[in-house]
Amino acid sequence: MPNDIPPPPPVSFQQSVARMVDRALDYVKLEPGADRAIKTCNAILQVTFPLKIRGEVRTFTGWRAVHSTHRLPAKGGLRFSPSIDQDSTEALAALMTYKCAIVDIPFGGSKGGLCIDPEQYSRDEMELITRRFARELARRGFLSPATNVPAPDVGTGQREMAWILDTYKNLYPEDINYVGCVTGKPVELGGMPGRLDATGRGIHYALREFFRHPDAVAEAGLSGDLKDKRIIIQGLGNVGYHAAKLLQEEDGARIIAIIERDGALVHEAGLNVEEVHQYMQRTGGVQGFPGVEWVEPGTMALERDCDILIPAALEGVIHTGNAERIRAPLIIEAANGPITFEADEILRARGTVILPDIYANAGGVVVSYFEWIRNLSHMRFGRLERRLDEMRGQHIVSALELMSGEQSPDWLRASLLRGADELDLVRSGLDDAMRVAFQEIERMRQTHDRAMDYRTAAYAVAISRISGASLDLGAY
Ligand SMILES: NC(=O)C1=CN([C@@H]2O[C@H](COP(=O)(O)OP(=O)(O)OC[C@H]3O[C@@H](n4cnc5c(N)ncnc54)[C@H](OP(=O)(O)O)[C@@H]3O)[C@@H](O)[C@H]2O)C=CC1
Ligand SMILES: O=C(O)CCC(=O)C(=O)O
Repeated sequence: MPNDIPPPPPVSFQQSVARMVDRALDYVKLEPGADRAIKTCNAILQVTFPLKIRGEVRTFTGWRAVHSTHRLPAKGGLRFSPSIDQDSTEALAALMTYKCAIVDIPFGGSKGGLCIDPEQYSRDEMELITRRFARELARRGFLSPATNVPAPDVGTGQREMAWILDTYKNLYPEDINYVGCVTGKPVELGGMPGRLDATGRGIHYALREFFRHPDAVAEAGLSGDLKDKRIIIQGLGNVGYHAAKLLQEEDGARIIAIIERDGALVHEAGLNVEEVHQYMQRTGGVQGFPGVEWVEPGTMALERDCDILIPAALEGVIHTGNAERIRAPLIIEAANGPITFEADEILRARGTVILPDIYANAGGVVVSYFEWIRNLSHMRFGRLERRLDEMRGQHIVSALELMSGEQSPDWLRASLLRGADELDLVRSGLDDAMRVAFQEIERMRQTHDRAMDYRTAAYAVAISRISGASLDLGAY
């Protein structure tokens, strides 16, 4: 079988997630039947609506799945893609439930999808379609700051979130919190500085935390830190681009291959992520990027030798057809569901260390949480205390200089005199969420003599929290 064609999945995406949860259920004590309550999707809305486009009536189908409501609002992205269907929407909603629990943010899990290829439509047509989809969701209670809050995912971004926000505002102008009906919107419309790169940055912070644990690093057969680690990344979109750029520019990692839809660029000395990204913006793909090796089909590059593999595009890219040939000792799942359940079993048996999606790509929803809180409080973070902090810093500098009789070094003075701005606070909160979550997953592994893989441990942490919250609520 050629490398680029995955075999038909023996289990669906949703079943794949459910089986991963089942593995963790062996380690968590629940009352009878609670496992089914946790795993089952609470509600799924399907809408089909007609629109006249270029003189022709076209119908569009979309879904919004609410996997859990033990916390509200239910939270999760909105995907515009020709390959989205009900099964994958439900699977992605389930991942959101576990993800929010792992990073300890008070949301249920949801996800939405519209079956459409955005490339086939003009900007104005996309606006018409997005606004209509938003109306369908809002009218049925699947869009509101209190109950269900979408965010960007594949095929959507700040632009779509702005249209959805405006549609909701026009429908419900009396809702004083209308700005919080979506996250990931433009900063000028109440979005959060730092949300755009949050998921990629979260991947970066997760890897940094992993490399602070020498036992974990040794388990993967690696040593040292991120400097000069050889990384292969698939998908240079919102998540992949920021993750790769930060790893390269801030930690000196070497991005030795970038896999995109049209093929892969390979360069052992390291690709310049920013140059490749700019080339993609100009040409729509990576083919023809000068001075490096070209591999087609690109998926073959997933199997090359490297230290860290980062699938950051789509689900199911590592499957039974290629899992045996994956050579990376460490995989961090930036995409949702990039490894099927069967492939995960194969990789686990071979000792590959996998940092799972439900932990690794949680940075996006963490910063979405900050954005939602900011919207409900109607005030930017740090607005009240920033100048006070600066004044305190000035007093500390003056006191130090008075006591020592010397002038403080410029770097110390600059750092003490600068009150944290909103971006500093967001990054600090994101870093903390990724560090604490990793430590809790590690703790769960420790309690089982580290015999548990990271995915199972992450699910075990999540399930314990969800069942605890449901019991406290008297939900069953
Ligand atoms: N955005 C977010 O905040 C979050 C996203 N995620 C997950 O991360 C993943 C990526 O999302 P995001 O970055 O937002 O999406 P984008 O659409 O911005 O990026 C996806 C990238 O992958 C490329 N791609 C698509 N198909 C393939 C393929 N078959 N082979 C190689 N590359 C491919 C796309 O190319 P092209 O443009 O040509 O289609 C694009 O460059 C998804 O699984 C998403 O659910 C998870 C958490 C949060
Ligand atoms: O930011 C959010 O609310 C959701 C992000 C998302 O869709 C995801 O983590 O998969």
